[in-house]
Amino acid sequence: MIEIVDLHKSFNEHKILRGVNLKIEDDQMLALIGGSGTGKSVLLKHIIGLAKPDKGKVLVDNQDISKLRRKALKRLKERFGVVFQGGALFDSLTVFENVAFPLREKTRMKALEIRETVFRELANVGLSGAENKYPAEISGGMKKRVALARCLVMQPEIILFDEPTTGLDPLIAKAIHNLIRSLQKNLHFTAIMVTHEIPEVFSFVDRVAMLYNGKIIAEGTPQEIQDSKNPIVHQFIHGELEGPISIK
Ligand SMILES: Nc1ncnc2c1ncn2[C@@H]1O[C@H](COP(=O)(O)OP(=O)(O)OP(=O)(O)O)[C@@H](O)[C@H]1O
Repeated sequence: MIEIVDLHKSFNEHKILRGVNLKIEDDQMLALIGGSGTGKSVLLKHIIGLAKPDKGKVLVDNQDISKLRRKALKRLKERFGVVFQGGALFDSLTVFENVAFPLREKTRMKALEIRETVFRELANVGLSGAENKYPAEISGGMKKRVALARCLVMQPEIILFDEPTTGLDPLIAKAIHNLIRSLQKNLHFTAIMVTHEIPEVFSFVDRVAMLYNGKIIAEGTPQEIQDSKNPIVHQFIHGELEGPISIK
């Protein structure tokens, strides 16, 4: 379980996180929603130990990650996978080489095992046959699948998705969402997904949390969030211009 307790973070006097409290149970998929610039990516960085809180803590299986020594933090980071917005593929490497990259860098797998693992994960994301293509030769949706396969080869227990379907058309985005959800159900990883895909996200996650003004102002099932009486949540998820959220 991941537990975020009273997390505070400022950048140059600018308070971004002002006491975030949030729990994510194992094997669950949580969507983190909230306006642009509210600190969703900053929060993800704290969860994976890439940023240090000014105050508060992140507990992973009851361990305060900011108190871990280097080796223990490294081991913890190996349990995490991250799928970035742009996919962050290496343009000069083929699809195969991109997916094989973390195995070569971080494991002692032999060439044959790497080959089998890469082929298996590419098949899992529906990309068999694309091994020799370069990122420039494949579509945006395929790039996201490659990024997903590259994350899955390391068999992470927890995967953080930072806007995994940004820039995709609605049908491809839906296919990627369905793929992530079915992989999550089969492989049982815990998932935290930062997304602006509202209302689509309500149809496939277990929980939704909304970040606003540095705090989680609502957390619950998609139904509970959709039925929320909180005027800020209501305005945000219905995309209304009038309401308590000021649009700059
Ligand atoms: N390393 C940093 N130094 C200074 N300011 C930062 C740093 N990282 C993030 N910020 C600021 O923190 C704020 C929150 O950024 P963040 O990227 O977390 O927002 P977000 O909610 O993910 O936004 P979006 O939905 O647009 O991706 C922004 O104002 C950003 O400029």
